Amino acid sequence: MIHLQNATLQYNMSKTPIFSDVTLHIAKGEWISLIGPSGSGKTSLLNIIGGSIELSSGKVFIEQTDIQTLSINEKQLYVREKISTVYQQFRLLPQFTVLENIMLPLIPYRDRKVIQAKALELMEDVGLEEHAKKLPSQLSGGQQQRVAFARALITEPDILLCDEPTGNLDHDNRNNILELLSVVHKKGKTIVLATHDDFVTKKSDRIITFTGNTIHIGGDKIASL
Ligand SMILES: Nc1ncnc2c1ncn2[C@@H]1O[C@H](COP(=O)(O)OP(=O)(O)OP(=O)(O)O)[C@@H](O)[C@H]1O
Repeated sequence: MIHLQNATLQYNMSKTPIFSDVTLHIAKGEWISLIGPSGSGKTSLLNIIGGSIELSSGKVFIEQTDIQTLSINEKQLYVREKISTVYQQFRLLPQFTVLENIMLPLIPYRDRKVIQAKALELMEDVGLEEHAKKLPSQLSGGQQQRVAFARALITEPDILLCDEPTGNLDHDNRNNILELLSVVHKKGKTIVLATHDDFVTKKSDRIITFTGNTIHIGGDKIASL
């Protein structure tokens, strides 16, 4: 599903790469945790898979497509259909209602009634059906993150990227989000999730560990500087 081949990432102003010559495969339906200290490269890897930044060298395949060979427009279209991202800070649009926030990713592309029906269904799935007309600011952090998940799922992505999705939540809300992720996982979606929380990593199939200059996968060292 996701394949990095001889992947090296070095930001322009930096003397050393974030990672170097990494080859890694994430199978369809796997739930992967990315762990490691702050600044070790977890978000960077999510951004590469999501197509928002490019490797310095190497290839990134999503299914059979090397996304770095696509034009900007082709890549946007390809990624939009296959991948959604959930962030630590929720990133809901404050001027829109909860229902509208969930509908937003599909608004330009589908009939509004169809999108609304889908969004209402997702609101039930995440247990927020009573809050459709509220603004995000009227919800708790945990509720806002559930809205963000519903928004991510409305496009029916094959891959869900999560950047510390429970980082701002207390234990109960973290557990709610983990339950949602388990449901998503059981439906066969591929999850790649950056976290600092050991409890969260226990739910995943495999762990990729960033040490700052080395990446380990499932305990086996696969690449180093
Ligand atoms: N666009 C960029 N240009 C230059 N350097 C960057 C850029 N994005 C990230 N970095 C640097 O790359 C390193 C890895 O950052 P990244 O955000 O991937 O780490 P992280 O493991 O996700 O950290 P955290 O756990 O704090 O979110 C950091 O030193 C960061 O400052």
